Amino acid sequence: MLLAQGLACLRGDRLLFKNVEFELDTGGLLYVLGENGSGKSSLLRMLCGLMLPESGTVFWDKKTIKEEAENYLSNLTYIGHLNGLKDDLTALENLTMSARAAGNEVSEDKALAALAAIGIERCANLPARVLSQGQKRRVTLAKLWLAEGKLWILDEPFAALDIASVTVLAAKLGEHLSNGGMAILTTHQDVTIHAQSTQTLRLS
Ligand SMILES: Nc1ncnc2c1ncn2[C@@H]1O[C@H](COP(=O)(O)OP(=O)(O)OP(=O)(O)O)[C@@H](O)[C@H]1O
Repeated sequence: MLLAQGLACLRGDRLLFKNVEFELDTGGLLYVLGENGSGKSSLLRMLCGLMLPESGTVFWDKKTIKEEAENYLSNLTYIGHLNGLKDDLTALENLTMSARAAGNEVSEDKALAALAAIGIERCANLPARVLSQGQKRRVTLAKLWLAEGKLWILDEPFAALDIASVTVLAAKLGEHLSNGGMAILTTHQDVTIHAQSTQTLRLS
């Protein structure tokens, strides 16, 4: 279970948000919404332990994410709003490398199957630099098909995707949640994802 208590975020001299609280359990989906610059990405980075809150605490299974770092990180898949692909590596190499960096040694066949799941297998051997924005996003998102942990934190996962890919990703999220996973995501799009429980947190 993920619990956020009293989170506040200061960027420069601007207090972006304060008193942010929520609890997310098995099968739960949390949408973080708000206008550009309201602090959605900052909150997601905070939940991943990549940024310290001005005040407040994030708990995983009743311990702080600092105390539980190893267990927490093994359960966490974070996809930021930037794709973070290496331009000179192929789509397949990028995917296998990022899985390896997350401690998940995947075979080439498994990585190819993940690329196929999001319809990008024909780009597997192309360098990332020649891919379109939507193709790059799909290569990055393919890591969800290899992820083993419970919690997915996704910053604008649907951005740049075509309609078919939005449908595939929404279905994958629904499957993850029905298998006992949890997800937190930001989006500016209206996408239906099936979840046992859905919450919305609006930053203003
Ligand atoms: N390192 C930084 N130093 C100072 N201000 C920053 C820093 N990083 C982000 N900000 C500011 O914090 C605010 C919130 O940024 P953030 O990326 O969290 O917003 P967001 O809600 O995700 O926006 P968007 O919908 O445009 O992606 C913005 O005004 C941004 O300029």
